[in-house]
Amino acid sequence: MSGLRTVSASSGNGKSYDSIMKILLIGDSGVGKSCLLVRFVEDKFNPSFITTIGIDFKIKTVDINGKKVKLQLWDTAGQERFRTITTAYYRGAMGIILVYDVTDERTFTNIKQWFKTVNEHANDEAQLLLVGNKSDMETRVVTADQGEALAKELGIPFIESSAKNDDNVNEIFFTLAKLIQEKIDSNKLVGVGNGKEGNISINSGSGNSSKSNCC
Ligand SMILES: Nc1nc2c(ncn2[C@@H]2O[C@H](COP(=O)(O)OP(=O)(O)OP(=O)(O)O)[C@@H](O)[C@H]2O)c(=O)[nH]1
Repeated sequence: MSGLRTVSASSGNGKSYDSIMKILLIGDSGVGKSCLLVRFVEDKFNPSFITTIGIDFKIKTVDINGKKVKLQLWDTAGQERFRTITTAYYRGAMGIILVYDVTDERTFTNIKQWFKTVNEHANDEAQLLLVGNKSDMETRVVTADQGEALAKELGIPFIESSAKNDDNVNEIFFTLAKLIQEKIDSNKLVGVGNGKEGNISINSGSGNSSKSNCC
């Protein structure tokens, strides 16, 4: 098992932080991964659907248990044709958010496949979190109980959210970051990025809001 490394450093722009966490969002196309990220980082919601091409990222620095933590948030394309590109990013992730759409049963049943891919490509110690998004929709077909049951079966925590109504969005990222921090504190997680020690391969700063950041 390759280790994940935390970095205590000063970023290039002079702002210091205690550690960096690389977090990945995965799940079928259209479940709302980009919207969750945009809601969390920019507090905005766009009702139109612009599918992600390849991979995109945003940065947000938060306070976790009194520590300044820089969250590197990677938004992967859900479309099958980008799967080879996106799975390449699993390895260095400290946290992975598996997202489904509560109004689309297929995205829910596909979570088991996403979970299998995570087990094949991600670090064993990566912290996972299951998210049922679009809880604002009356046309829901997947109940919260079904989400809970699946999360229990997979052995991971579960949150329902709405990027549209800003419901539980902060909870997703803070819950995950706190769980990652617990693993860091107990020395289970010792790494970051692409396996390169102390080396972050992206620009620090506000991140790119473009949806066409194909690598
Ligand atoms: N009602 C409602 N619609 C949402 C919510 N989140 C996202 N959407 C809509 O769902 C559609 C898809 O959202 P995206 O965030 O682009 O989906 P994605 O998972 O990033 O899709 P890919 O980039 O193709 O993987 C858009 O039309 C969003 O406006 C939500 O919480 N509630």
